[in-house]
Amino acid sequence: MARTLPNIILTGTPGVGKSTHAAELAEATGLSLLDVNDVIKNKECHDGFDDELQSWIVDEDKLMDEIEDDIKQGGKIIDWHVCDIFPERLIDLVVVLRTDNAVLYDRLKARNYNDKKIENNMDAEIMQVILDEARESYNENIVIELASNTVEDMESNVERISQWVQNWVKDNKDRGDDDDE
Ligand SMILES: Nc1ncnc2c1ncn2[C@@H]1O[C@H](COP(=O)(O)OP(=O)(O)O)[C@@H](O)[C@H]1O
Repeated sequence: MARTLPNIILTGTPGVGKSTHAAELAEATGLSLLDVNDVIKNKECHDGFDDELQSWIVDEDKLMDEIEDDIKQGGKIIDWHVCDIFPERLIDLVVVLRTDNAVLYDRLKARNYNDKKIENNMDAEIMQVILDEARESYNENIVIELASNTVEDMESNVERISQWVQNWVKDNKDRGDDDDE
């Protein structure tokens, strides 16, 4: 069944602003939030907690079993730092948020992450690991990179993505109408 609303992945290194953007975007567009971290915890899609890395050891198969039907319905904002496990056919836009080093460091420090976790995440951001994963996993036309350093960045990102959602809905409706003729 064709989706009438698009699915958007909001991804990027922890601390870049995914969940903040996701909440604002949900409010602006009416799309629903799919907070993958919540699903992992609440539905126990993990094999325990890695104390050293201070993160869940995710069971990706179980996670996909939990969320795939939801994503198939469309209209989801998927917030997670991993972007390459979702089937390409279900995803319409991949937004990779990026944050300058000094700003990201302060945000991670404010979260009381330990030094190792801060270092891992800073390295990942500097090496643009998630951007590369997104570009390898999806058609380059649907992957966009947006700066998330300031509140103004966030506001303009949310406005831009909301506009994209409106256009997507209109284009899909026009296509559906053409098919009906
Ligand atoms: N563009 C931004 N401008 C200012 N502060 C931001 C921005 N994006 C995120 N933040 C702040 O940084 C912290 C981490 O944001 P969060 O959305 O939780 O990141 P993520 O979901 O990517 O881990 C929060 O305190 C949030 O308010």
